[in-house]
Amino acid sequence: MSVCEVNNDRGELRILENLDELRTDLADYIAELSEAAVKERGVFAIALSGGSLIDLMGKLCEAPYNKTVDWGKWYIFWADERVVAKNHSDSNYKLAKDGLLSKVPIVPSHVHSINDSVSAEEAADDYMFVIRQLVKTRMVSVSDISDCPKFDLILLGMGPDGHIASLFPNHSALDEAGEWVTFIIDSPKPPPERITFTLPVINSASNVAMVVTGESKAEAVHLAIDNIGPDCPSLPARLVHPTKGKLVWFLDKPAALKLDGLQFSD
Ligand SMILES: O=C1O[C@H](COP(=O)(O)O)[C@@H](O)[C@H](O)[C@H]1O
Repeated sequence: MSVCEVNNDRGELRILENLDELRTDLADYIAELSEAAVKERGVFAIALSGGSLIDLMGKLCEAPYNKTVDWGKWYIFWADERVVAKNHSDSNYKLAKDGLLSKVPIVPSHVHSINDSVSAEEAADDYMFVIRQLVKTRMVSVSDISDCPKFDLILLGMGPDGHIASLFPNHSALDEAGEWVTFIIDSPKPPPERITFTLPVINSASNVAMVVTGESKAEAVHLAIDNIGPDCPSLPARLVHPTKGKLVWFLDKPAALKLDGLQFSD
């Protein structure tokens, strides 16, 4: 199905012929990880992002996935969230609720969205507290090499500037190593106030999927994946490197256009 599958030190690259094939491959991948986690741990702890990702996950609401996935075992989190009301059009929670969560039988108490009635700083602290409680009860695993939560799957998009979650190029939040969740009030992409998982949490996950489509992201994909030597800019996406987990890139052909050594026939 994929045009090309490559394994290198930047993870597994799956380059799909078109968006329809990417949606199917992504749904299969998530359904398989859900089944494996439920078999092993009894639950599936998954962190979503916002942006184009939710639409690309859309096949999960259709047959066979809507019937075969064990939705009751899912615990849902957000790798990043904008500090706006939950019913605001900028809310990553609203995007996921409208596009996915309201269409499948998720248990409402398993949906862990941020507190939208406090400041960005308080929302980050509050979210970390919520995750800490779920780590204590092992609904979320814990990394054996750090005290970080170990999500079964973290799904990330990437902006044309190489940002992931709400970790932007050259932002001090990239250096946050002591907290699981941090906040920013100066996002270069609106809205300005956001909370985000930190790199140690992202890199502690069992599985991280980078889901990136469209030609506007081709240059950032090249910079994030190819071996471009010592002057390589510190692109946030390049810093995703699960320590003991598995990284998979889902790309369509336009996003993969500038990758070294790949040639597609029409
Ligand atoms: O602002 C954000 O942008 C990124 C990328 O979004 P995309 O629409 O270019 O896929 C997204 O992953 C993140 O969750 C969101 O807050």
